[in-house]
Amino acid sequence: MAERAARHCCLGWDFSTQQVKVVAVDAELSVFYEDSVHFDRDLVEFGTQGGVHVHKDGLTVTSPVLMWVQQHGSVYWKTGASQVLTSLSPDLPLREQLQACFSISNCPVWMDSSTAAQCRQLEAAVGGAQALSLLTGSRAYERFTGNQIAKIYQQNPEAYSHTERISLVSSFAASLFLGSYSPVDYSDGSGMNLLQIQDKVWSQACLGACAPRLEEKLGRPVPSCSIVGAISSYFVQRYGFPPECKVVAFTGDNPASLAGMRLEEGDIAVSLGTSDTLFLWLQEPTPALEGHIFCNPVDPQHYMALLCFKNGSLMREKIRDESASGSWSKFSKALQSTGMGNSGNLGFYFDVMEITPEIIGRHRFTAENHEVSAFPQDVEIRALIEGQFMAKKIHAEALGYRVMPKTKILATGGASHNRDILQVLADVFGAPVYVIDTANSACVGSAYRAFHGLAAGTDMPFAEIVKLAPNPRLVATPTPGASQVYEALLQRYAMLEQRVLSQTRGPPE
Ligand SMILES: Nc1ncnc2c1ncn2[C@@H]1O[C@H](COP(=O)(O)OP(=O)(O)O)[C@@H](O)[C@H]1O
Ligand SMILES: O=C(CO)[C@@H](O)[C@H](O)COP(=O)(O)O
Repeated sequence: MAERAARHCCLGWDFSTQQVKVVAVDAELSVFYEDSVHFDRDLVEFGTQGGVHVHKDGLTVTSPVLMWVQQHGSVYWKTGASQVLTSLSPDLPLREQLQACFSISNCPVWMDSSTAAQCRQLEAAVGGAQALSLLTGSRAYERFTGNQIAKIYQQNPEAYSHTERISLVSSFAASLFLGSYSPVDYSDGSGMNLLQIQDKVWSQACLGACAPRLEEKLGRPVPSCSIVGAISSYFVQRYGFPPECKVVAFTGDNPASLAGMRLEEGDIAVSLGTSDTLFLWLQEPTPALEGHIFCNPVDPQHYMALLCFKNGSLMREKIRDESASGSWSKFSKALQSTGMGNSGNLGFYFDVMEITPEIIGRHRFTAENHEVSAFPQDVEIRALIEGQFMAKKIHAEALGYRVMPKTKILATGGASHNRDILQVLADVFGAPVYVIDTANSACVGSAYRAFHGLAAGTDMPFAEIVKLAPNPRLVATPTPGASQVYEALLQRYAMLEQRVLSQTRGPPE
């Protein structure tokens, strides 16, 4: 116990959709402790499913602020909350003391798609979608915080006017550890449609289009490796944190995963968590109408590209329950018993409105491109997984990404435990798939970033900080013949995606 107490370490936290996770990493970069609190299972009193509440309109998705949630969520601190935060009593739990501190108790999270009107208003205010993308790295996205704030301001102006501070989930969590408001970091701040990603300042045009007096409620953004302060006396007295412990700015889960996986140029990271996300390291920003460009969390001169797919693990779980009696091992057997290319059968599975592309519903096609309403169970499972990965390859290529001979795919997130799923990933992309020792790359990356933040004054590059970290492990290589099978199938998938998209949107006006 005494030895554990003396161990110099950094904690990495991941406030994700379904749970809060933590890892402790020592000075040799070994992970020596992991834990989590699962919202549905461990905090049943909040009544969440998959960590969230989906409202009747099917578009609004929130989480109780007192439980807590996920990045691109936003927290609305009520006037006077700062006072409470700085004078917390170590004898009482946070939940009890903070319950009156929020002007909004059910906060929009990243799955929310209810702000289409605010998105159109923001794009119009800055000269269109492309102009907004050039400025902030993304066209207007429903889940991004600027649009969420605009909706709160329009629908609940009283709550907005009683808000003294708006945090992202990342800066909110850091604020709890600090005992005062933490600034937003550049990288998570890039997911708001409010930050000018090249100049790293709030865009006055975007702030003005979303809500009045917003700049003062957001505070100034800071570099991701900034030390934002010392741990609050609440955590020292109640939980025994050493008083000299520092808090490094918190960031989003994907920027943190980029750090955790030590991504190199040319590699692609695939996170298979609640959401499926792809991300790449970029030297130069190349904003487009699809996907996002974020400030890089470990190198202030560089950027990262990100694509987010909403129908990830929860969709896989549904098909597992319907077609594999709720068992991942039966799900895997179905992948093993069906061949690459699924005899030409191909499917789209979007039970909730997808982000990339904006499609909802299930659509299944035979080898002759006839739409059918069902597939046999094994075919259904392969169609889901092949479809999910084909979509990722097609949309990554639309962002300019190309698989090269030295490309590594780095997989993380809950579904990266499943080798059969990763085999399909290797086959569809035609590249080897690697994993790091823990699927919790966002947590590990947060701890690595903390070491980087502590050394930041020394100008030490991130790569130098993490050079002792274990190398990723090879788990799947492409099956011979895979590229021939998927070359043709990818073209059909792209063509059918366009067909489904035009059916969903209706004919052009
Ligand atoms: N063996 C498995 N095969 C496929 N998916 C899995 C497996 N084990 C866990 N998962 C998926 O991992 C998901 C959780 O991933 P995780 O990265 O922990 O999510 P988050 O960080 O968003 O809370 C679960 O919803 C589950 O569907
Ligand atoms: O919205 C995004 C990325 O833009 C998602 O990546 C969310 O951040 C969800 O993360 P997980 O809970 O799936 O880790």
